Amino acid sequence: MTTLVGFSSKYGATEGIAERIARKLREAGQDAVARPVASVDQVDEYDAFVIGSSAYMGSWRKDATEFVRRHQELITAHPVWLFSSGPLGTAGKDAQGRDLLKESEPKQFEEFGQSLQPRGMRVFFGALDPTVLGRRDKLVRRIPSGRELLPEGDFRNWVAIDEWAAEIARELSV
Ligand SMILES: Cc1cc2nc3c(=O)[nH]c(=O)nc-3n(C[C@H](O)[C@H](O)[C@H](O)COP(=O)(O)O)c2cc1C
Repeated sequence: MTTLVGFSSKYGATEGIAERIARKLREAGQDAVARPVASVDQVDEYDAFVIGSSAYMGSWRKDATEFVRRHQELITAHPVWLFSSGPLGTAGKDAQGRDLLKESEPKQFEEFGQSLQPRGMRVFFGALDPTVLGRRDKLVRRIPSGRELLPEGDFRNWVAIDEWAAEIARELSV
């Protein structure tokens, strides 16, 4: 039984999360590989799916969304989990006092929550290195409050990620 941890990552933060989940699954005795969704063509080689993308402007990246839609029938025939990497900073709440992880759910969680009936959907804090951003992303950080909403740093919560991977490994082993 092989689990695909399929990801879409623009600057590497989500790739790091996907690699970590795959490693934790392997350490727990599962066969698991992390691959960019764009490079996966033999979807029927896998028996379980953990699919994740970073969020930009409230949305998953296009290749992750299209991958799930394209392979929906096959994916739903197997155990599936979804994750998103996004919110930056150390605050657990946004300016209005709302749970930041909940507020950062990409719009695809609503669609895929219905269509895939995943066993779990999680948002993890992400990472941002302003020196590697493309021109348009740099411009977004220049708009008023852009820098405040998108602070520089690596906020990935490895404890939360490891715990989630351990939960998935437990479910896969029963
Ligand atoms: C221009 C821009 C827009 C972003 N928009 C969002 C967003 O809407 N929601 C969110 O949670 N994170 C947002 N982020 C943060 C990224 O999702 C975060 O940095 C993520 O970890 C990047 O992962 P990647 O390197 O795998 O692409 C944004 C970042 C940038 C630079």
